[in-house]
Amino acid sequence: MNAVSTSPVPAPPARLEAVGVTVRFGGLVALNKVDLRIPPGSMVGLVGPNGAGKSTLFAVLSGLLRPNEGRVLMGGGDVTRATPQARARRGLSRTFQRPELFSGLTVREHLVLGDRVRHSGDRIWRDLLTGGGFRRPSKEEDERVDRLLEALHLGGLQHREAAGLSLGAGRLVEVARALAVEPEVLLLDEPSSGLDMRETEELAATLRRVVEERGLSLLLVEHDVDLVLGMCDTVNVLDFGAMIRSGTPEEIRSDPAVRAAYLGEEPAPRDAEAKRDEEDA
Ligand SMILES: Nc1ncnc2c1ncn2[C@@H]1O[C@H](COP(=O)(O)OP(=O)(O)OP(=O)(O)O)[C@@H](O)[C@H]1O
Repeated sequence: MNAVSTSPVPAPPARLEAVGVTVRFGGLVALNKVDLRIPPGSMVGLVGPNGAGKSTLFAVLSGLLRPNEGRVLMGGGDVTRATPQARARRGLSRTFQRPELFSGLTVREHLVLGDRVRHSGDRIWRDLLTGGGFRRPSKEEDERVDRLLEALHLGGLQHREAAGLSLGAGRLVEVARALAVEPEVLLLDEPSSGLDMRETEELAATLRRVVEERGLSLLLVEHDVDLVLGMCDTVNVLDFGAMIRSGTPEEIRSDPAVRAAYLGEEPAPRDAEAKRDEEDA
């Protein structure tokens, strides 16, 4: 009888991964041997209280900060020493906490620029530097931008200048521009900051739809824990530079330490009772 191999099928490499990342600022350990995986087609959340190390990890993943120890991988390849531009060429895109839009350009023009970063490479800079200005978009560029405007429900604002947009609309434009680069993995830095509840819900619904339609992976770094628990497949919790929990929203929600520390809840009744018994004893 032939032996049947039962070796498990290896998991596909993560789109983006931090392995054993340590960052020190002088004597302060901002990140201590932190691991984080963003698998293909998944929505991953990163939460933690102020000063936990979220922005530092975001900077390490996006290439703005080199870790003292550990590695950053994209699709299994080591990009620890790669610049943000080199990571962008490998499929990484990001948004900023405060939308970084060009005030004189319309919404549509922002998306054309993003599209050109992806499809025209250096040409975009040559046009700007040699006074070529903003070339008329080609038919293909227009079609790709139309699809994106439709996906993010931004068609009604396409001819408005970025300067006059509300914060909520500005954030959507930033997300749309980041998507115009056709990334494999998108890092979102506090996307709900400054938005009201309705705008946050709309943004969450849009992100969910776009992830499903485009099959991209997403990392959401957020103060709004409910938003992260409501939309992500996996949630990672940082505390004082250590990754204390990674799991599904249900696992994170029901973890007593996480609940007590991050969701602002009292310890579970069972724990509270045990504590009272201890005090009585
Ligand atoms: N450039 C720096 N130099 C020195 N210390 C820094 C620097 N950047 C961050 N830190 C420190 O590193 C720790 C982690 O900071 P970080 O900004 O990554 O946390 P965070 O979770 O993003 O916080 P917040 O939610 O308030 O933005 C903090 O103690 C912070 O003061």
